[in-house]
Amino acid sequence: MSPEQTIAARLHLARADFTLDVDLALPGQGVTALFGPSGCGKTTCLRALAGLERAAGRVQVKGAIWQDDATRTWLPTHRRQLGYVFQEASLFPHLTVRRNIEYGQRRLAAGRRRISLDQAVQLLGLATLLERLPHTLSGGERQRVAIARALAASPRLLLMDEPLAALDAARKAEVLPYLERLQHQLDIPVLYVSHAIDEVARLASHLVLLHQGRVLAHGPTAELLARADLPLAHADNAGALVSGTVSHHDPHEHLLSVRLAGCTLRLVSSRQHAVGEAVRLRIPARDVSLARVPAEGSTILNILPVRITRLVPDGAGQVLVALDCAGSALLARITAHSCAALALAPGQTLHAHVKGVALAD
Ligand SMILES: Nc1ncnc2c1ncn2[C@@H]1O[C@H](COP(=O)(O)OP(=O)(O)OP(=O)(O)O)[C@@H](O)[C@H]1O
Repeated sequence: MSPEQTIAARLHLARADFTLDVDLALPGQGVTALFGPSGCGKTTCLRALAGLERAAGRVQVKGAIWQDDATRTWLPTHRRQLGYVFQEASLFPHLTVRRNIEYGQRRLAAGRRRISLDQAVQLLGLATLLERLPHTLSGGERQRVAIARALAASPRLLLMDEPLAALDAARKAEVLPYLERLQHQLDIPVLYVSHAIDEVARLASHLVLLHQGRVLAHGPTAELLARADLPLAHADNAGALVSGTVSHHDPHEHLLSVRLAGCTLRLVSSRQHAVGEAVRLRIPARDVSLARVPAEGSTILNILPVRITRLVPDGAGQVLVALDCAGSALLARITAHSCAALALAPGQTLHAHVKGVALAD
């Protein structure tokens, strides 16, 4: 891909007990998640990209050079065309929603305005809230205003640092669809810091895993989620993300059939679905068990032929099994006892009994 379409950032920043040393080549569209344990440098990385921390290196965002040691280029934050959304909305308390959003446009020359105020308002569903003051809004509404304000500045890159972390589950569920809409309706790449793997699976097409200030792995989200050798797969709620198309929907039984590369999965969904619709599914590792012969007379809806690709110990008494199901990568978490009893080994073909499947979108 040409530099016009990508984001490239080489950043080096040394503190007394922490060093950020990353070389990122990210897609210039969609959501890329920065993921990793507390203290691994996610916020520092965002702040360095924004010019809020002085890191050495080079940052180029879709053709614009924001800093480059080789040419002694350094743009201060206000000259980097970016939007920054924090965990807390930090709106101006004395300004209405409308004035808060307008504030985002204040330094932008009319010629560089690619997102109108109306567009930002409509995208975040704020039309009925424009004359309200921030203290009258719910946490989710405040965060939607903060995102609209960031978008109103027509950024080349949107940086989001745990934008949902301060919200409860219900508020999170309210804001997530707006974040999904942004990436489908705007051509603005988003770099998204999150602790929540389900959020990452839902929003991000690309994933960068950080560990102690360095990139441990990066690539398409589905690929990284299913890699048994990475820490993601060992989290409690680890699971695979698979893409498929709706092949059948029975609205009476609320049963949805989704065709993957070489198999079909069935799951309960109360939503409306059209045949041919593209969907993504999350299959938690703990909801997959393995058997030599397919179970009969079982309540399990999904029994899939799989091949073991890798076995990795997963804490005391457990094993994580990476599986290939005709091109789709799955994970199963089983006991070390069962693994030994079945003498499991890479290359073996088995039947995966999949208990839990959920729509990821
Ligand atoms: N202003 C600062 N001065 C000195 N050290 C800092 C400063 N900000 C962060 N650090 C340290 O730098 C390291 C990386 O911090 P950073 O906030 O980037 O991590 P993070 O991955 O975003 O963590 P979290 O998920 O907990 O927010 C940590 O060791 C942190 O203590």
